[in-house]
Amino acid sequence: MTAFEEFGVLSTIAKAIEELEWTLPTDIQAEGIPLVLGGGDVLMAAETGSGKTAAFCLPIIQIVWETLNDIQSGKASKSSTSTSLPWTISIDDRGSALAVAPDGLRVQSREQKEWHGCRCTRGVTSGKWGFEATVTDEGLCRVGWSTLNASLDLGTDKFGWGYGGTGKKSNNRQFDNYGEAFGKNDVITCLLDLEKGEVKFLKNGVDLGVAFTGINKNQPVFPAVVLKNAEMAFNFGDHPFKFNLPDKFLPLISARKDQVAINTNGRGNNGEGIVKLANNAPQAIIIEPSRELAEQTSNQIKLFKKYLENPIIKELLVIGGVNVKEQISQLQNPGADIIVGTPGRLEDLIQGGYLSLANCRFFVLDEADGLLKQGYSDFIDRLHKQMPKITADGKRLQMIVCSATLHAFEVKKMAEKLMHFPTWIDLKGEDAVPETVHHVVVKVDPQTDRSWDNLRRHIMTDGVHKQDDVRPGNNCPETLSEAVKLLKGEYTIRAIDVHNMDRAIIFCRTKLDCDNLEKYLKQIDKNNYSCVCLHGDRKPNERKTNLEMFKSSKVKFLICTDVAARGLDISGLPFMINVTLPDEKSNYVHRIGRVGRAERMGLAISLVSTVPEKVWYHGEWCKSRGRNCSNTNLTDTKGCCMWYNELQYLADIEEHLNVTIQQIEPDIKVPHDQFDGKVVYGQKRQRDEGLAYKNHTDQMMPIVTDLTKLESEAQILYLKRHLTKMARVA
Ligand SMILES: Nc1ncnc2c1ncn2[C@@H]1O[C@H](COP(=O)(O)OP(=O)(O)OP(=O)(O)O)[C@@H](O)[C@H]1O
Repeated sequence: MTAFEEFGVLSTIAKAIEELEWTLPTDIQAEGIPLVLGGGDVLMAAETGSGKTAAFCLPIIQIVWETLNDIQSGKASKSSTSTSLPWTISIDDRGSALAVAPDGLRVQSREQKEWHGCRCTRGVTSGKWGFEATVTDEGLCRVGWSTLNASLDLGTDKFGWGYGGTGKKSNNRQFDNYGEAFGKNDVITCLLDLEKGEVKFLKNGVDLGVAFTGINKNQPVFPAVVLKNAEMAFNFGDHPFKFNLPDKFLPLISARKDQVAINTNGRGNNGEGIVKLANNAPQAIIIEPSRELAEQTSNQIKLFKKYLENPIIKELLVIGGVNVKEQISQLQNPGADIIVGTPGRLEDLIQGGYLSLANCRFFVLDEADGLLKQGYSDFIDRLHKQMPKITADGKRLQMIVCSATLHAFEVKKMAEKLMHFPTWIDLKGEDAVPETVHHVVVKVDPQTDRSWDNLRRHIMTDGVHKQDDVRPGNNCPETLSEAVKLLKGEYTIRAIDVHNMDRAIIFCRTKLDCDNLEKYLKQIDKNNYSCVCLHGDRKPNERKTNLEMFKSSKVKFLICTDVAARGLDISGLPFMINVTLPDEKSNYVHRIGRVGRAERMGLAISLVSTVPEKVWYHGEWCKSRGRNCSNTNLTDTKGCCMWYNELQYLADIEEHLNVTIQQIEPDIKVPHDQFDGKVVYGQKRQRDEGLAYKNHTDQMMPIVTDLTKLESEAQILYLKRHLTKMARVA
């Protein structure tokens, strides 16, 4: 048995994991996998590169496969416990989009266009009976009684008698005013008098009068309900009623055997015997903040499901920049069980009616804080609303949320609103940087380092100072700001040279900065500094090719904006450079987390200007959104520039992480810390075991001596007391 199997993972999935040479689950996987398999909502907070993707993908793949397997083998229709309960909603006699809770006493339909109904497992043949139905969510519902040959759309034929939330009663398609409207939290008591052949209703205990007469006494009558995007809970008498039944009426649960009829309808819809899932209604939706990350997660799923056959799991990548028609046709045929996507394209497909959330039982927000900060909160709410909280086979919707920087107010607020008794797996209790990431800062001070005065060749800058009088000798803030830009170009080259970097990811603040750095590196030496760019202005195909070129070491450097800050997993990447610190502190954690993954060591160097730097900031007022913009006024006068105070951002990051980041000199040499042992960036840490052991024994020696002394004192004390006692007894 592999270590993963011990955590409940199927052997067929474990086999695929073994091929990846993962011998043990990481901490987050060891805690997360059993929780998701157990049906819980989970918030996973763990460092970058700690294996969160597998922590949610593995259990989801497993449950999705098991569900498909149950459906294929016909178990899905038999498995619910509800048939064994005497008075519950029947899982066999219901519409395809109608979900029944495992206790059989709550139903839900998230279908917005059609009505979906159901009936109780039992009915009555004589007597005066009542049950209560409570509206537990917004939406449309009609509740009442029907015989077994009535349509599940209650009240649309002569065999069903319903009372609807709009204040109408209906039978045989005739909708007449009755009582008053009802909605969320209202309790409707449904009464059937088979002696008089009458049906009537109470709303919150108030008698609304007889609704129907002439009920045929020759056929058993069953509690029934029909819903449109709504939810109702039932009490057939298992619990005390909220409102007393009128005189002589009894709870259904107390009906004698000879008064009860069994609901024989069903074995599913359309006589199929099982609830078959629609092609375009996946069981899992995984949302990622970028196309690259969505593709990466989708590829991981492909690897993990490799040996799962009969039935096979169909996963689909839904991202922008790819032909939408292809995605629509895939959704129609062969369909998708797990969808990994980015918000924009997911929304398009859902709104267009191509993608249905009616069977979704896993809702995953990877990099959740990033999604929320990007403004997708309403989108997440909308999707959550459309997902059934209980699926057609009676399973509860599970929500999984993860990030290396989950300690954000927005996340807590969302969890409170959408998640059900969520479990936090919080390995550090705060946002943290993995021990494998050696992160340092280099101050870029144009006042002490005057090398920018007379650079023979230099990086093209972003043009914010085009209108300013910037020149050596004029030490105004604008000149120093321009000097910082020039120096950062030089320091980047120096960092590469000093550390012989042949693979690094380089983060710039803007797309323009990325383009300028790419040109500069190529201009110096396009072989030694071979590089590509990844940012929002590059075409989807180019982004994809560039990332692949970098991953496969065809180029040495990937220059990117924060679009690549989160989640990208480039195996054994040894170095990263922050040309400018991000203003969003969580992005610092994500950016530097591109190195030091999966226990390999990584070096992250951040260049930090000691003086304010004027930079572009194109707000919503900028018509061109930055393209060829030349408005170098400051934002407070509706301009597109601002002063960037990196020292302040550095202080914010340090405060957030509760650390002081090591500072190195402008020569960018990184001193070796004797306790680090031998570090080769990009490789697993090789500790100098001999030295580490000697240090450890030296440290422990005085403590061990003290403990030995204390123990012998305690023993002497005990013996003295014991002997004194013995002497007294003698
Ligand atoms: N159990 C394991 N054993 C060995 N390697 C693993 C294991 N789990 C994951 N990995 C590897 O660790 C790397 C990081 O995993 P993953 O991308 O899931 O990290 P993450 O926690 O999602 O990071 P981030 O917060 O940056 O998104 C990947 O290369 C993955 O293949």
